[in-house]
Amino acid sequence: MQPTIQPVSGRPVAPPLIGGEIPLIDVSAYLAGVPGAAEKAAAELRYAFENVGFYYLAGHGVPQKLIDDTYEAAARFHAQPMEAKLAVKVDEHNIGYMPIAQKAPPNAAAQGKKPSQNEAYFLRRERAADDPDVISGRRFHAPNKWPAELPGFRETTLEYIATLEKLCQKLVKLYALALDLPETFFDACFAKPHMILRMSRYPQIDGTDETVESLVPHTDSGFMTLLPPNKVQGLSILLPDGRWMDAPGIEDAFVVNGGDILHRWSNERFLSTPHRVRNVSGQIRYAIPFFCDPDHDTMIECLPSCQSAERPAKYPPIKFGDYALWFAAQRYGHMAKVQAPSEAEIAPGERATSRWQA
Ligand SMILES: O=C(O)CCC(=O)C(=O)O
Ligand SMILES: [Fe+2]
Repeated sequence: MQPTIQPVSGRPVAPPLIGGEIPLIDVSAYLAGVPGAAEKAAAELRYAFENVGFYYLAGHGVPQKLIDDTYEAAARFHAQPMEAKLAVKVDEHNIGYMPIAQKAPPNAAAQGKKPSQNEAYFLRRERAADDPDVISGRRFHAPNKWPAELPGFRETTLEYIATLEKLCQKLVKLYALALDLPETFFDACFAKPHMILRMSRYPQIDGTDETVESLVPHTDSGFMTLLPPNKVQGLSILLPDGRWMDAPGIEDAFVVNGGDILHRWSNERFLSTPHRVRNVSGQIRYAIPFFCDPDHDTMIECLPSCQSAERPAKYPPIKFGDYALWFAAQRYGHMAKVQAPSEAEIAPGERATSRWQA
């Protein structure tokens, strides 16, 4: 059944639903500047986030060759000897190589889950050694840790990051419209966004063992996650009615989801939906998710359009950088020892809906 969607302005619209559930939103007309296209895409986006928390993004303009090259770069990185990967081991800025975890995150462990079966390499915005933020040691503002022996790796990954950064800067205008805000509302805090490219390698897992996952059920922490089309399946999302749904690969369409910061900022109006990965495909699976977040100093304070007398703000304001540090410290073993904001500083107010994070 087609959903009824309230228009942002003009006529109601109804996006196609993949698998009967996940909206497919084509932004090509919006990116081409067609009048009315932003409002149409924003209405579809609003439907996606109020009902599912995930959508397929078509018409994004990212060249398939760049996506293919970046997948190949991920495979090349992980094909290196362990010694070369450990030479760029992940640091306290969450940059570098992270081996397969020894321990599951607390919430997943409490559900009897073993550690996620994936290794990952993280890149952030490229920064020079003389960048003032690098010199002052500002958290999450460190230089990337480049592999020594991979010609072309740096060029490809930086082009992928730059291309997705530009795309996200256009998409946030739709997010603003979808939240009944002026189109330019998020522009300043995404002028130089926090960005993470995660290059994950998932070995096969034993599909009969329910305690082992390639990536344990979790919500993403940030504002926006973009997953380019993946030839190897494995991602499932937890629908609001409690069913796990395999997210099919759609040619030319990114899978996009919101994270906990979007959920918090929107006073829980926009969903941050749990998802997981199980690689039972019979082959190694790679993923190259791109996480795009507001800049470090952005105050995440209930959006003006998401509160009312009936629906007061559920969360106290928090600076994005503090939130990101708290999250990393509780999620990642290598960050556990850094001084981070306490649970009490980040914790939602009493009105927040208790939700599950892994
Ligand atoms: O590998 C995938 O398809 C999803 C990865 C993911 O959810 C994540 O890295 O947060
Ligand atoms: Fe995720």
